[in-house]
Amino acid sequence: MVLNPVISKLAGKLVVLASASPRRMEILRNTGLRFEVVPSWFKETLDKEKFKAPYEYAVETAKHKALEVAKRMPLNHLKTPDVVIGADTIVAVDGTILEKPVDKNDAYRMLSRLSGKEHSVYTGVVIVLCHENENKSVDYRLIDFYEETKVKFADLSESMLWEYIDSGEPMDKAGGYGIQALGGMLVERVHGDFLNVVGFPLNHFCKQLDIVFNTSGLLLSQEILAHSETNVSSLASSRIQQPNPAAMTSPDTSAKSDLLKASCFHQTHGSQTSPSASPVHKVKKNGDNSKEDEHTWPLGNSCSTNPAAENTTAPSLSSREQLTEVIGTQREDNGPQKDDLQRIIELMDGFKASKALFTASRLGVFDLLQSRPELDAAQVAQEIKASVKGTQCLLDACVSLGLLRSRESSCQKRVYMNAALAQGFLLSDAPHSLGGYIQHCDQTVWPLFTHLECAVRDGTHQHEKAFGKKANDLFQDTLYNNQDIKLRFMSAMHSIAKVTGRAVATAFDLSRFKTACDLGGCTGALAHELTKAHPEMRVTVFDLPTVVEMSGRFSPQHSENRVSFLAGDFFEDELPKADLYILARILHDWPDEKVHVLLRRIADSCTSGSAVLIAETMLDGRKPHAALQSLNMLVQTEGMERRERQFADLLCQHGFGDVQVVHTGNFLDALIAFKM
Ligand SMILES: C[S@@+](CC[C@H](N)C(=O)[O-])C[C@H]1O[C@@H](n2cnc3c(N)ncnc32)[C@H](O)[C@@H]1O
Repeated sequence: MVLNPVISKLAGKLVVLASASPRRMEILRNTGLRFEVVPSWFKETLDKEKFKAPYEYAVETAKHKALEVAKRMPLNHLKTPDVVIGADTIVAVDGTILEKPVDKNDAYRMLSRLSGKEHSVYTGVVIVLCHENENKSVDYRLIDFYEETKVKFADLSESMLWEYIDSGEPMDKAGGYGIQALGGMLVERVHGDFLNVVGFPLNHFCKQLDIVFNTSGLLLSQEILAHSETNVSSLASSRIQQPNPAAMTSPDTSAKSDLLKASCFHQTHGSQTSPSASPVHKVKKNGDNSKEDEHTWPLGNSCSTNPAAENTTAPSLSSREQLTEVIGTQREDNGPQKDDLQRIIELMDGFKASKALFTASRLGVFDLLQSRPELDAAQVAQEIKASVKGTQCLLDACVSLGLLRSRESSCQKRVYMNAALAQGFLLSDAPHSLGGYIQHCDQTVWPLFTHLECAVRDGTHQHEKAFGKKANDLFQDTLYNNQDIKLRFMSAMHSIAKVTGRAVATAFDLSRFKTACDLGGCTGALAHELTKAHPEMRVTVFDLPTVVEMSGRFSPQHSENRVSFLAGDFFEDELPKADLYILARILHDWPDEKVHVLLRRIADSCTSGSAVLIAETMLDGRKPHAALQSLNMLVQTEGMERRERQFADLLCQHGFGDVQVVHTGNFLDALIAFKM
């Protein structure tokens, strides 16, 4: 259920969060907003000295993050998002900006500076509205704002400081602390929006959405769309005089107008700003040489909710360079176009990036740098038993992909540590570790993809060519006739099911179903998420005997015992009775003939009111990778990814109706259909 009517305005739109921060994800997810996460590749390297106020730096960084993703997605993901959200949180104390500490000493420096004092936490947020115009290039409109919260730290003793630093918590957090966890113990007082300190000013965000979608902001964006581009600045100027409805009706601290906050800051610092209330920026297509272009970028003459930014000088590139960097496709025929060329090169490089990730994971680089951060290439090489030259190349490639970070040490050596992305997904013991799936991709999917051309010509999987084995039954003849390969496959399924399970388990109100059967439920990861989300539900995992006998290795340690396992073949054996049958990534393994066999058997076991819940990557689910996933099924199985319509047709033939689909914003979409 979505409580905030503004959030519901985004339903059905492809909303993207350009941040890997688990805290931001959680804050946004709690609103009921459905979104995809595409972490930005923008490196936080803007020169802080060039900004008059700390929040300008946060807003500018957020803008670069969001635009980088908005620009990359149509190229790399072959989808244009509707809305991209970028955010950057910084801590400022005595006029100095503190970001994330690079090591323990840096964390100590930051925290001891905060001890006993009040500091400000700023989050700059940029919402990019993407609009594909009739020329098939993309217009971007930007809304930016920031929120400030004041935080007072207690006096911290040395032992307390070091105990906190040794907990590891400071390392990926602005200012070196996380208020929502252990770091909360350091804080005496908070003045303003608490969630802003956690990493995302939700209240202010909703108010901005309200302006854009519900009030005069929508009008403005429509006006801008309707006007020729040379009119943008005059429209912007007239908009500046309009009051901001959110600001007028929200006198509290966290919601006070940007105008007020910006003015205060600038008064203190003796700077002049001209306030503005409109949230909409119009960014123009490249190749348009109209004069207004020159001074509307980045924030200058456009209508910004961050008025101080009107005086912001572009920190690293000239206005014209930034326009070229950020906006759409150049249309003149004067040699290779930068964006097109970049797009092709990125596509050609895709396999190199995957293989670098697979190799670093296989060699244990991320686990090593987690237990021993700040090693140089020679030290890593020694630990992973590899050449120094090769290790150096691999580590630098991982840095360029945003998986590792590096810095120059005091003895002028380049040392490496895990980036947040690696900590979230690449450590073997991370709760959302994708290690199992990465190894499966490297060792099974990769060899199969080298025969993609044959697969496309013949329309069949490529196990025989890749592994020299005939595969009449994908599972029994290839994946399960070797113990190591079987465990690798199970671990791959387990890692994806753990990452996606909660979104699938909570996509629909399943409270009426007391018994469920997860057909092909493998390690039981989804079953456990279902029982966690639905306290009255019992789930039977039904899978082949060879899988069930190994499932114990994957069971969570402290689980209630509402998950049981039953060995059998869903094409041959009697299916257990249940109110709800789950098919998670099952139907994509099989051609329509076999899907009909399975659905007929399920229908025979159902009574009226029973249902089938399907979790798959649906081709029309706005999943950027869905089409590639379909190629994946082509080279690996007899099946394919399908569209919602195809699922509905297949189900209808077996007496299922009232089909509902939820695009979870996660790797898998969910569909439920009821036995009529
Ligand atoms: C692609 S995996 C999906 C696993 C799990 N549902 C998930 O989403 O992670 C397919 C599963 O179907 C199981 N399976 C394949 N053929 C089966 C059969 N004939 N009877 C029962 N289970 C089968 C496999 O063992 C495997 O666990």
